[in-house]
Amino acid sequence: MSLTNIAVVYYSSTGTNYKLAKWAEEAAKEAGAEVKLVRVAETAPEEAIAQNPAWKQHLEETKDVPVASNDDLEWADGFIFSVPTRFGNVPAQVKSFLDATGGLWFNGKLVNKVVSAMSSAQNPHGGQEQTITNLYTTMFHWGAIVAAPGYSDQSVFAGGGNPYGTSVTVDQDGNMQEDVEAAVKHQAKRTVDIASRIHSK
Ligand SMILES: Cc1cc2nc3c(=O)[nH]c(=O)nc-3n(C[C@H](O)[C@H](O)[C@H](O)COP(=O)(O)O)c2cc1C
Repeated sequence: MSLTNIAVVYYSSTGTNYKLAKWAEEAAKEAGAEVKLVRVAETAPEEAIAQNPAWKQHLEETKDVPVASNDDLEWADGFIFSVPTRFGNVPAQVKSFLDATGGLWFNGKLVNKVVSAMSSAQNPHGGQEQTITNLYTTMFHWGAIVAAPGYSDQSVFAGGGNPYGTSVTVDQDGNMQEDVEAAVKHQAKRTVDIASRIHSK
């Protein structure tokens, strides 16, 4: 019997979603999955990145993380996405990545993939839920099966109670305002569990 394949796909300018993705990677491995952690390619102009030292530093620190590709999506039985809020929506970098999945979609390669998503924003009501549901809208079009956490574990309540997917508030210095580690790990394990039931090998 082969393992369930999970792609943890994240975009992060300043490290928050990288950290969420690393927790998800750890938990998915603990749950027995074969896990690939991949980052969505940075497409912002160098001048823009250079104006924000935290952004520049994070990009430099994570340059060795493999860049996400359609092959990763095809390989995976389930995906865990983690993306920051940009005005209540996914970052342009992530939208570009999603818009490049047309070929996979056309060939039915994303049907029945199990997916869940996480997010962050600077304000507690700054758009995290909207960002996650906007991401899910694309995944509904793929024919993916959204495995939102709901209130399936106490850690969801403790992490702020977002049933759509774990989300966190982060201040300007990059400090997370809620303790969401357990919620992230629960969400990742639940995604592995559901993916393994649907894609039993
Ligand atoms: C262009 C832009 C738009 C943003 N829009 C919002 C917003 O609408 N609400 C909010 O609370 N935070 C907003 N933020 C803050 C980001 O969500 C926050 O920096 C991000 O969650 C940090 O994640 P990261 O460290 O993984 O990059 C915005 C940031 C940028 C750069």
